[in-house]
Formats: sequence, C-alpha cells, structure tokens
Amino acid sequence: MSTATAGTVVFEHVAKRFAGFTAVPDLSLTVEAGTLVTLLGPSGCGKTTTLRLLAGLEHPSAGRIFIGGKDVTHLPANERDVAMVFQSYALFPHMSALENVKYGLLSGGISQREARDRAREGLKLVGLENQGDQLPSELSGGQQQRIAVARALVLEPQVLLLDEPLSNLDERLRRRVRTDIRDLQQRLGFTAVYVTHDQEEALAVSDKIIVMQEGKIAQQGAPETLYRSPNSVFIADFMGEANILACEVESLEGDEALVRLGRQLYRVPGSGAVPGKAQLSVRPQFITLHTSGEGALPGEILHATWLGDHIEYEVKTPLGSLFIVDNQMESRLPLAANVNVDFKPQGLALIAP
Ligand SMILES: Nc1ncnc2c1ncn2[C@@H]1O[C@H](COP(=O)(O)OP(=O)(O)OP(=O)(O)O)[C@@H](O)[C@H]1O
Repeated sequence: MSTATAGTVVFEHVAKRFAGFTAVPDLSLTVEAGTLVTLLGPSGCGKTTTLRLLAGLEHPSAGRIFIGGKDVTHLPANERDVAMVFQSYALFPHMSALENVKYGLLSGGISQREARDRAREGLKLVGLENQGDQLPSELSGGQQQRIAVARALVLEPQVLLLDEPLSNLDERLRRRVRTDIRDLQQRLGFTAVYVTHDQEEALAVSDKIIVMQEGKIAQQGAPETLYRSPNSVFIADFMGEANILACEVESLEGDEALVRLGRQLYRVPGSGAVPGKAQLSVRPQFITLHTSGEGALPGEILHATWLGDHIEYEVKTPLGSLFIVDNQMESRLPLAANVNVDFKPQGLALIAP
C-alpha cells in the first residue's frame, strides 16, 4: 500500500457477485483523505453496493479494500472505523436527540459523562444544541437528519459514509442540509463518501464525483471537469442536459480543436481529438437565438415554454432538433419563427465518437 494517511480509502480490483448476478465486476478507486467523494449514477449502477462494501455491510467476492492504509477487506463493520448516515435517518424513536447521539458512544465503552459532553458538542456542531431533549417525532426531517449526522460524527470515524442522506427531505430542506453537510465536512476536514443519484446534489457537495454505470466507473473527476468535459454521451446527459450533435473536427491547434458546426468554426478543448467526424455535447444554456443577421445554423421554433425565470425552446435545425434554455429572456420568440442559432464555445465539449 502506497498511502497510509488516516481517512484514505482505496479499492483494489473489488468485485461483488450476488447469487448469479455481478453488481460490481472490477472496481478500483481512491478517496483522498479529507475530501468528499460522491458515488453518482442511475438506479442499479452499484453505488449503494460499493458503499456497503466500504462499510463492511457486504463483503467483496474478490479484491481488497483499505482504509487509512489498513486492509479492512475481511474486517466486520464495527472494526472499520467508519460511521454511516442512512436515507431513513435510523434514529431510535423512543430516545431523545441527545440520547440518540450518545448511544453509539456508550456502546463504544465511553463513560456516561464523557458521552453526554461529546453528544452535546455533536448537537452543537449541527446547530441543534437546544433540541437535545426532543424526540425525533418532535423534529423536522431536516433536523432528524442533522441528528443522524451528529451521531455519526461524534464517533470521530476515519470516514463518514452517507447513503442518499437527503432523499426523504423536500426540495428546500435538501438544499439547506446539503450545504450544512458540506460546510461541516470542510470545516472539520473529515473524509466522506456520499451516495446519490442526483447530479445537482453531487455537483454541489463534492470534491470529486465518481460516476458509475453497470458497476463500473464511467468517469471520475472534479464536478467542473465532469460537467465541462464529459467523456461520453452517457456522462454528458447524466451531468445535466445536453444536446449531442454530429460535427467535423477540421484541424487541431495544440490542445484545441477547430470544430465546424454549420456555417461557423468553434475552438473547443480537444486534447486527444483527431480530425474528421466527431460528436459534440452542447449545453442548452449556451445556445443563442437571433432573428436577424447570420448564425451558425438556421432554425425554426417548434415549442416554447415560459417558466418564469427562463424560457425553454425546441428548435428544428439541419443538425436535428435542439433543446435550448434562454435565461436572458430579452424576447419571447413565437412558434414557427425563423431564427438563427449560435453557440457559445464554453458550452461545447467534444466527446468520443
Ligand atoms: N442482496 C442482493 N442480492 C441480489 N442482487 C442485489 C443485491 N443487492 C443489490 N443487488 C443488485 O445489484 C445491482 C446494484 O444495486 P445497488 O443497490 O448497488 O445500486 P444503486 O446504484 O445503489 O441503485 P439504487 O439507487 O436504486 O439504490 C442492482 O441490480 C441490484 O438489484
């Protein structure tokens, strides 16, 4: 093992087979200490299985798992120095918030007094120091999840594991609690592995996102990298909306490619590109529509949907129909209007054919 820093997680060629079904064929990954890494992907891609393998709730069929440089592959869950926050909170309903947070400390053999002090500290960390005497049923979903986070954090695990921690909360609370979790993680500097199927949540909280597809890593990197430079149609589509257009790489200049889209040439990041036919991911917010002058493509408005703070258009072009989001809303174009379509280079990314 090359790295022995507390909190580092390493999977080496890990496989998990359930009777007759391979959920994870061969997974290698690293989570650097002190970072928050998200496992992201559609339902059934293997992200929960991966988290459970790390927690010791499942055991690999092959490969090895290291936490802080120690081989934990065959260790039971309670000897791995990890703590988990579940989607369902999993609080004891008959215990107060403080007792819930104390529980894990007491079962770890810590004295009543120390457990109480640390549990109070934990509640303070999540901003619930005044709610210690309340039962879970007297607290909102967001508060219950913060108690669950406090209960996990007071154990001072090497790695905090979060399994879809926001899915039982409504939209507004989700945003609040995800910001709280990210703030705590950055302030205290712990390592966290976070499972979600929600790309916006992953973009918001992560240092690194690992996108999984059928038990394999489809792409991993910083949120911005995945959003700006998807390596496949699957990633382009999964990390936000994308139009996928056929294009022509005309030439290469250093790390950039000159790409023809209709009547215009665009300069886009292109390390690894080759001249010839290619595919381009085009973000809907980076397409502009004009009714005068000349654009890259001629178009015709097929649908226009006004949504308060933006308008969504579907526009027919010679390269196919485009989904466009207009956040500027300077004009509202009528159905069947003839338009010119242009592209802002920052919304363009070449992807493998
Ligand atoms: N105990 C099990 N026995 C058999 N198959 C299982 C078991 N646990 C998971 N699987 C299968 O392994 C695959 C991956 O499941 P997993 O729960 O890891 O996916 P996921 O990406 O977390 O999906 P979701 O978001 O729906 O929970 C799925 O096809 C699932 O049906």
